Amino acid sequence: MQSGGATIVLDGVELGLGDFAVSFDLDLPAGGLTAITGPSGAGKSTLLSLVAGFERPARGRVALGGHDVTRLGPGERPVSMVFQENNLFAHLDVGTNIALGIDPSLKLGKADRERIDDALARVGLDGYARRKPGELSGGERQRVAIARCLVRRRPILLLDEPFAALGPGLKAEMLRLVAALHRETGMSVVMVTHEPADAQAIAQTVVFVKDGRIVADGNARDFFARTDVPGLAAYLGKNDT
Ligand SMILES: Nc1ncnc2c1ncn2[C@@H]1O[C@H](COP(=O)(O)OP(=O)(O)OP(=O)(O)O)[C@@H](O)[C@H]1O
Repeated sequence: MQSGGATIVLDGVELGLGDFAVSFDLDLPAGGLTAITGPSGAGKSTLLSLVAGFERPARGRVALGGHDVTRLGPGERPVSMVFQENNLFAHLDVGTNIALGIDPSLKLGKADRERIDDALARVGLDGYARRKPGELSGGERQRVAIARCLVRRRPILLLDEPFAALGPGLKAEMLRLVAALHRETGMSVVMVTHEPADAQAIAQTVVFVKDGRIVADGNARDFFARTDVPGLAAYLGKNDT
């Protein structure tokens, strides 16, 4: 599998969305595993969209792997992304859904087909290529979405609450898969999650977003015990701010 990630920099990035405005400065190293967390409506998904290119900043600069990508669309950025759901085309089988990650016109050679089979095997879905998404469980569909990211071989993997709809046991298994793929590929992984336990389970770094800003970041191991992060205690349901 590919090795190596890419740095992720948001430099004075600002964007207004109706009544809501975000203002982000972020500098993540290549090959890190970062959890983005914070209250509902804080701007976590917007942050990922700015990295992925689904949103463009009104001001500031987005740089990935040292290249300014501020004006580039999602397909031109070194990024692939998994959403909470609806990652797959329902009328296409699993193999075709993954193949779209390699070539949208589906002109595939033998090596491409091997890549698809390898990716399916790696996410534990050997032999599922002919199934339709409707014939899979929620967890299996997310595995397919991850397999599609693997065949794209982009250095940055963004995950927007990808396992929120899964039960606890399955979610833990999927988190382990993400951690293993991160180790194997060296990709930069950024995952939005509401769950402190998920962040602690696999992330190296936690970034805490509140009211459209990054109010703190730090080591995942002790992040949720910190008392110096504005809004963290309230977010965790503890008594004080
Ligand atoms: N296209 C848009 N137009 C107007 N407002 C928007 C748009 N997209 C997002 N917002 C608003 O921006 C704010 C931040 O949204 P965002 O989805 O980034 O938050 P979030 O932290 O990911 O929330 P959640 O945890 O609930 O998913 C919200 O108040 C949302 O309603």
